[in-house]
Amino acid sequence: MAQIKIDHVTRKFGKNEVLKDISFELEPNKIYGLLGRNGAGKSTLLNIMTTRIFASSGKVTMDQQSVVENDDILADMFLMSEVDLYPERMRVEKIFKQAELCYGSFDYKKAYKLAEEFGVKLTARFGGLSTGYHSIVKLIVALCVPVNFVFFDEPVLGLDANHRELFYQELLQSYEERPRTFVISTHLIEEIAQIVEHVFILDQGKIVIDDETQAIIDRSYAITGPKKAVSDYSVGLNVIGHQTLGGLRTDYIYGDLDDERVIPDTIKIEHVDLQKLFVYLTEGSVNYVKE
Ligand SMILES: Nc1ncnc2c1ncn2[C@@H]1O[C@H](COP(=O)(O)OP(=O)(O)OP(=O)(O)O)[C@@H](O)[C@H]1O
Repeated sequence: MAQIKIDHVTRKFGKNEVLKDISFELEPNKIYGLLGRNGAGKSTLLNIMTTRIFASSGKVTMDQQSVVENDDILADMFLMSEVDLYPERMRVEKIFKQAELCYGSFDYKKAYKLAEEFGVKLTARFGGLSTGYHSIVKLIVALCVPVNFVFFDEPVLGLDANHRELFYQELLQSYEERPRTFVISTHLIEEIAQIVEHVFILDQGKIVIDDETQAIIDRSYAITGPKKAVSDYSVGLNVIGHQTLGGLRTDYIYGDLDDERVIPDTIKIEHVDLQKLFVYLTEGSVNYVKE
């Protein structure tokens, strides 16, 4: 089973070093979440993995072979991105046909079923569809091409809540029917938290988290109680943020607690959800667009 390796990838745009020596691996048949604030470099990373652009240094390989100029490998990957690559006048059914020509086969049965469920007319011209429907057509193609690695860059852009829900259901069903690797880059963390098995958090050009979703939640804590008691308890722990409300304080911790430490009765310890952890971990790291 194929595995993708991102090996010390750096990417600069002029003097702006967007990705800084990034390394991680994608295993077969797993659903990944790729999270990061605006401008963190998620699209850049996905574009490098699928050779739409190239790394300044480092490499991406599939089973030890570089992805660059390797048609066999590229035929096994699909990137659904915000960019609309289809001509305005192209009809939806022609888009499906084109995907079949590019990838050698296409799951028409599933595509027609999805088109019906989402309410897409096969004869509609791409340019005549709304923003949400542009995303839907691209999602249908992504789920119906015969590849083992599907990358979604902001897959639910413009989709209403019902259509987002339907997409998540269909993604999981498609995964059950034919397990493969999905990487979902999104800002809607709460919505994908239940779907992704493994999470990468990209911050300031580095991967700051690369772990199984459950393991991340297991290591994320909110310690709440009277200010002094909380501050005393948290000394030496990895506090990634805090909140105060009147005399109460909450410290957010990412990492192991000290089992030896006595927990005062006045303190409550709970796990934190992925979104909250993300907010605190990446707080203050806005990536300004460089002139
Ligand atoms: N072609 C380019 N030329 C110059 N700078 C670029 C180019 N593409 C991306 N960048 C810069 O690289 C940084 C990362 O952009 P990227 O689109 O990868 O971020 P992102 O995490 O996908 O952001 P968002 O969540 O806002 O879509 C930004 O500072 C952006 O301005």
